[in-house]
Amino acid sequence: MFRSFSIFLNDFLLLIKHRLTSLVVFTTAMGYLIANRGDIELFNFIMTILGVFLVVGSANAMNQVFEVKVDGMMKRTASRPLPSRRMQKKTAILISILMLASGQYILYKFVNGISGLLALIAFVIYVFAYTPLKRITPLCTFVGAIPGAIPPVIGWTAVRGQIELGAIILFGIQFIWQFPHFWSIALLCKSDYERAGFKVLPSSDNRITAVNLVIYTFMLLPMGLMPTIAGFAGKYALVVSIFGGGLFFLQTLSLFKDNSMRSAKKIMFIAEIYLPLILIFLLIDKI
Ligand code: HEM
Ligand SMILES: CC(C)=CCC/C(C)=C/CC/C(C)=C/COP(=O)(O)OP(=O)(O)O
Repeated sequence: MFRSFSIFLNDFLLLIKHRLTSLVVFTTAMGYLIANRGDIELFNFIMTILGVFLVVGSANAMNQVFEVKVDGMMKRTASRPLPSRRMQKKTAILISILMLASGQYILYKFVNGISGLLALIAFVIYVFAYTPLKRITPLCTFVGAIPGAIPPVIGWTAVRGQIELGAIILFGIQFIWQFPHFWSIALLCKSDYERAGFKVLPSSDNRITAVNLVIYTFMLLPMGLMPTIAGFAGKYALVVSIFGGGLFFLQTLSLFKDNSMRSAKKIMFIAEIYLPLILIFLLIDKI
């Protein structure tokens, strides 16, 4: 009994992609805290986190419902609960619907309408646009980066009730960050993606992908300065964005030169550090 519960729990966590969901929810929390003025309204904060967690988990579960066959074709995803048949499709659909409905209820009832609406828009774009586009065009990453960058905006609107310049800047940083984050992973799993018929890289030529990476990390440099220019961050975030962004950019240049998986791995690693770090320093600057 306990064993089957722990297997179900583990499968549930895989279904909602708990690690990705955790970072997404973290960016919402940071958006909230960076936008907040004065004392934190704890109940509103917790409801925001819970509501976003539920909607993001739901989106990830529905994404896996639509991708059972292709997930089964990739090494990286073959052991997920649906392709490995440990969970039935209808269970996953039920989990996704319950999470979406409860997340939406919480956001509309306890947070505000705009935050609920943004979460719903992100859900729809991720599940109904990005997911099918992955097999059609490399532009899918651009589409997927929209819902990926909405979570900090939800944090902002939860506390301020409207989309302001700060929210747009956080959206911009997270939007651009996703390209090196994802394309470095996609380079490392290239044969997997090709086997499943996914067209997620800008080109099958690694050199062209590297050029795209150089361009996006270069754009991250001015974007990272925006919070300071807009006046809601100070010198700490500025230093992190210049040094972190610079390192990021130089690493993509290395990838362009050596076309090695070691360089791609380094980009993936820098991406994992860069986003949490810049958000934390934006908050430190505020305090
Ligand atoms: C276009 C948008 C995005 C794409 C295509 C994408 C794709 C991916 C893929 C394929 C992985 C799996 C790597 C693996 O299995 O080792 C991954 C991992 C991850 N992503 Fe993203 N991602 C995107 C946006 C985001 C966003 C917005 C966040 C958070 C703010 C995020 C956070 C993470 C985290 C934390 C992991 C590690 C998860 C783990 O190890 O299980 N990603 N991403
Ligand atoms: C509020 C709300 C719903 C926000 C959406 C947040 C969200 C799910 C962001 C992730 C963006 C994304 C494109 C991930 C990759 O999925 P993938 O299908 O390429 O990953 P996989 O290959 O591991 O399945």
